[in-house]
Amino acid sequence: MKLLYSNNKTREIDQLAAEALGIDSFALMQKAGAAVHQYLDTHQRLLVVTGPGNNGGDGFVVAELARQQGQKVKVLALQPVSKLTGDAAKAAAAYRGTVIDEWPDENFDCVVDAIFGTGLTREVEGSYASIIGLINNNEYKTLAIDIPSGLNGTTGQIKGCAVRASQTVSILGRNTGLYTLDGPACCGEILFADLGVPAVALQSVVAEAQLMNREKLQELPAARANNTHKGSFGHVLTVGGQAGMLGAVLLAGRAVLKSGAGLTTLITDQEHQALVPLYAPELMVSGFSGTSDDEPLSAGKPADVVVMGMGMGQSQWSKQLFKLALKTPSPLVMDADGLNLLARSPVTPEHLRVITPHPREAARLLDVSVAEVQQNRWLAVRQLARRYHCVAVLKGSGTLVSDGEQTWCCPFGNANLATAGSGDVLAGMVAGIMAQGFSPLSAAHLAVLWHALVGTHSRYGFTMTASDLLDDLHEIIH
Ligand SMILES: NC(=O)C1=CN([C@@H]2O[C@H](COP(=O)(O)OP(=O)(O)OC[C@H]3O[C@@H](n4cnc5c(N)ncnc54)[C@H](OP(=O)(O)O)[C@@H]3O)[C@@H](O)[C@H]2O)[C@@H](O)CC1
Ligand SMILES: [K+]
Repeated sequence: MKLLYSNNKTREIDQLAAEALGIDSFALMQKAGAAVHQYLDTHQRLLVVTGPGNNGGDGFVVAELARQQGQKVKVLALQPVSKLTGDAAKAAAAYRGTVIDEWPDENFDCVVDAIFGTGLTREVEGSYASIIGLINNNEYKTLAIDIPSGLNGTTGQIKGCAVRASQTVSILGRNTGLYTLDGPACCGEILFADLGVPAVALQSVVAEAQLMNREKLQELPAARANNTHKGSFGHVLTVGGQAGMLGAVLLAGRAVLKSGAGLTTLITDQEHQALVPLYAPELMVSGFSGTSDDEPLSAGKPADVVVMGMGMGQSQWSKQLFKLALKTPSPLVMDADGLNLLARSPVTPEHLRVITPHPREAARLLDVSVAEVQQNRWLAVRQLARRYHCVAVLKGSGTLVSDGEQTWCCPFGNANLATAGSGDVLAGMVAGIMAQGFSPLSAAHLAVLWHALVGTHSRYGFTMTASDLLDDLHEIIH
């Protein structure tokens, strides 16, 4: 179980860790530096760039260990050593190598970023920003200590500018900001140093979230009993696709079936009715005229799940369909224009179970700006879940899933997934998995994880389309 913490919580963790190990904060810094140095011992020429606080102190420890092991090392101290205080001053005093104050005109194998960690309090400007620019513009490997400098360790926002590291060694407590928004782009590969502190010593610190883990996919049934039939795996109504927008609802319907549900019926504009079987003969379809006496959602036995909103628009037709969805008793998954209509609806349907907004839709649902959502995605996802009494999936880099209490973060996924229809596939997957009996939280978690892993490992790379994503769903499972 990998827990994620805000900056404030990682400071509590630092204290508890020192107590658990029976050492003081300077000895903890030495342990941290030694753990980071282990990832550097194959590089012969190091430039360690240090800042004004303890992150810089970690850098001096790394530099001294490198020097003792015969590596060629220089420290570029952005804060003069004479101005350092506390543990950072002690670490600098213990370093016996070269300290410089300007970017050197020579080659290195690796630059170590020890400018700022959890103590970043404001935008990075002036000489700090210039040096971060130089770090990012060189072709060397860059290893960031604890947090890439300039990245807010809690929110994952870049404050002015930030180091783009090839690797980041997170120390003691994994920071939430490494995993969402700009975090994944700044961190590169995330390594972890627990410094030998037993997890039990830190259990009193409340984590913000947990990291998803691919093992969870094992919960999806690998095999099915013989005496089952399509009705055993749930029936989903896939609702959306106003006139001329059939693609989104088709993708969602196919995703429902591809994720294992037995049956799905598309409820879409009546002009699409004859087209659906031509594109996907496995989908049943019912046309909706848009009039109030046409009630396709209440025909027959209630569906196991209704997923609504993909390509649905916000026309009179869409509003009529939205009203009907509020009347069905089936658990509801809401996406895209369904969310835009929900944001303006005076009532939240009692049977709403999962919402899957991207940041703009989330902003409408919370009645705040997109920037406010992105400034603290952890808070936003919890607020969405609490306000709408359902599981919220906040999409984007480092997708978050929350039921208002527990929050999960997906460390997988990349820009391959930034393609038209990708969200429609995700919504269909959530519904398809729920229809097979998984709880809304588990279904949302599984769908996000599965979708992200398939997108990341797609053989098509950035040329992947949403249809390719559907075609490859089986590859991650088997
Ligand atoms: N605690 C422990 O036991 C352990 C801690 N460890 C390590 O310590 C790190 C946390 O150290 P930290 O708290 O000293 O903060 P850090 O990020 O080094 O910088 C703070 C300094 O930066 C300054 N500053 C901030 N923003 C700025 C800006 N934009 N532009 C310019 N200046 C800015 C700020 O100034 P101020 O805001 O006070 O004016 C202050 O001087 C942590 O990430 C981990 O690496 C490990 O060794 C394990 C043991
Ligand atoms: K750093």
